[in-house]
Formats: sequence, C-alpha cells, structure tokens
Amino acid sequence: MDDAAVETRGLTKRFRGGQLAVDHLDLAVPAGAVFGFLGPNGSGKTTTIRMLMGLIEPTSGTAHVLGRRMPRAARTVLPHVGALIEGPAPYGFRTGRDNLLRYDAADPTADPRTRAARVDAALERVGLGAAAGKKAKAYSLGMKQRLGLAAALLRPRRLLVLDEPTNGLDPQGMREIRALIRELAQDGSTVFLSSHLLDEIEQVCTHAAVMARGRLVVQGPVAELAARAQGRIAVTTPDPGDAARVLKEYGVTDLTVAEDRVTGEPPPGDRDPAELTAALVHAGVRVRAFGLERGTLEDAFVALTGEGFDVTG
Ligand SMILES: Nc1ncnc2c1ncn2[C@@H]1O[C@H](COP(=O)(O)OP(=O)(O)OP(=O)(O)O)[C@@H](O)[C@H]1O
Repeated sequence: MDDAAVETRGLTKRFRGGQLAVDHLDLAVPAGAVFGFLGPNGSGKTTTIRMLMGLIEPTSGTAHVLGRRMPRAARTVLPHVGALIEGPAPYGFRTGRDNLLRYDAADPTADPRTRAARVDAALERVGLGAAAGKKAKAYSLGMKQRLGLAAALLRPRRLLVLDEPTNGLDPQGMREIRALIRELAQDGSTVFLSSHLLDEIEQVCTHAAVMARGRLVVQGPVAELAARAQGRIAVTTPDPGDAARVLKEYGVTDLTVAEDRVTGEPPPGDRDPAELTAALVHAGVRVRAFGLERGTLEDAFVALTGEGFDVTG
C-alpha cells in the first residue's frame, strides 16, 4: 500500500433509488502520479470521489487513501488531502484574501500566528496575489477556481483531489489551471483529477483510468493506454482515388478521403506497413507521405468499449 496514494477494491455504490453509480471499481493511483479519472458525465466519477473523501459510505468494497481505510480514517487522512470538489463558492462580498483567512481559521490545527503569511503564499501560488484585495464576486470563474485551489494549498498536501477543475472555464482559464496542476505535481504531491475531457487528461496526466457507466474500462500510464489504440494509416498523395482503392483491397477500413489525404483503420493482424507502401507504389500511386498516426486516448476508449466517447453521457 506504501506506493499507492489511492487504492480501491470492488468499490461499489448503489443509491437508495437503486441506481448503481459505481460498480466493483479497482483503482490504483501510484504515489506521485498525476492521475486522470476520465469518463463521460454520469459515469460515476463524482460518486467515487465522494467515497474516497469519506463523504458517503460505499455499499460494498474498500477504499484506501494514503494507505488508510476510508471513511474510517477520515480524520487522520483528510488533513493531508486538499480537495476541490463542489466547485468554487467563495463569499462574494469578501475579498479573496478574507475568504482564505476565514477558511484557514476554520482549521483547528492551523497556527493563527502564521495565518496571514500562509494565506498570502497560497494566493501568490495560484497567481491571485494582485487580485487578493478584490471582492470575490468580481472574480471570473477561473479566478474563483484558483481561489478554491489556493484553499486546498493552505497546507502541504500529499494528495490533491480535483473534481473537474476546468469545468466552465474559457480556453485561457483552462490553460492556466492545467499549468498550475503540472507545477503542483512537480512539487511531489499526487494529483487525482477528474475530467470528461480526453485531451485534458492527455496533456496533464501521467496515469489515467477510464470509466463508463460506473465501471472501470481501463487504467494505466497514459502513454501505454494511448499506444494500445492502433493509430490510423495516413497517405498523402496526388492520386487519392487510386490510393483509397489500393488501401481498401489491402483490408484498410473506415477510409476517408480529404483532398490529397487518405486515412483509414489498419487491417487486423500485424502486417508490416512496408507491404502497404509497396502495394501503393506497385499500383502506380504517387506517395508524398505515408504514416501511422499516433493513437489517442479517445481511440483507445472507442476500441475498448465499442462506443464513441460521448461527453453528454
Ligand atoms: N445522490 C444520488 N442519488 C441517486 N443517484 C445518484 C446520486 N448521485 C449520483 N447519482 C447517479 O449516479 C450516476 C453517477 O453519477 P456521478 O455524479 O458519480 O457521475 P460523474 O461521472 O461524476 O458525472 P458528472 O461529471 O456529471 O458529475 C448517475 O447516473 C447519477 O444520476
């Protein structure tokens, strides 16, 4: 358990109405990872996080956080965990700094003598130093989200749990939060980040787990997951019609032709792509470029579930 920041076995939650939100989940989050918890809306991510944080009891199965059983060890574990779960809800009529001072004061273990310095350091950390004296109601959504992160960073944390931290942000706000998450990870905290955005997970995370309908589809290092998905074959040619015909004969499926570019799914089996280039040349197709596009997490998801990654669930 030492090197797992989070580990669940058979973790299951069935709500009173009968809804099976999480179904026998076995998660393993290595210490030091930036772990992406990915799934369409309604796939059970928030319910899992609420169980990890001891906010709700599992119906069955176990959850260990930082090596301790939850919710039993919540009082010992949670001081080491910074969480951003419900989305930001600062007091609008108070400044960002006042919000954090109040938040810090609610922590009985926080030393009041060092409170101001702690709050200012957290505000600087998330880039809110200059806006610290503004009322929170004047903050943009991205600034509120950063204020929430600052609250999670008031003390050193071994684990940060962030539920959809870029939800509702514009692209610039998303970039800022992602950059901040990378920085936090460099300091050695484990980051557990839920998202319904595949590219976000690919950009930020070292490891990922993919959920669909309460079940784990796959988990592991992001590079390995993406590599599992076979990339598409792509040919650039002034003879796209002929190229498509040759590729089809060769067993390439799902062909698309866009101007001088033909792409498709490679044929099943481990045939050497060199055979395909030879076949194209043999048929007189002039090839400007030939390649296998890198597989993405989305390809892996589609290959594993046979479904599209529909963010509306
Ligand atoms: N308190 C509850 N009572 C009954 N059903 C619930 C409750 N909370 C969640 N659910 C249901 O459990 C399923 C999983 O929901 P959950 O919120 O965990 O998914 P999610 O992946 O976090 O999605 P989202 O990103 O939309 O929050 C959904 O079908 C949801 O309707």
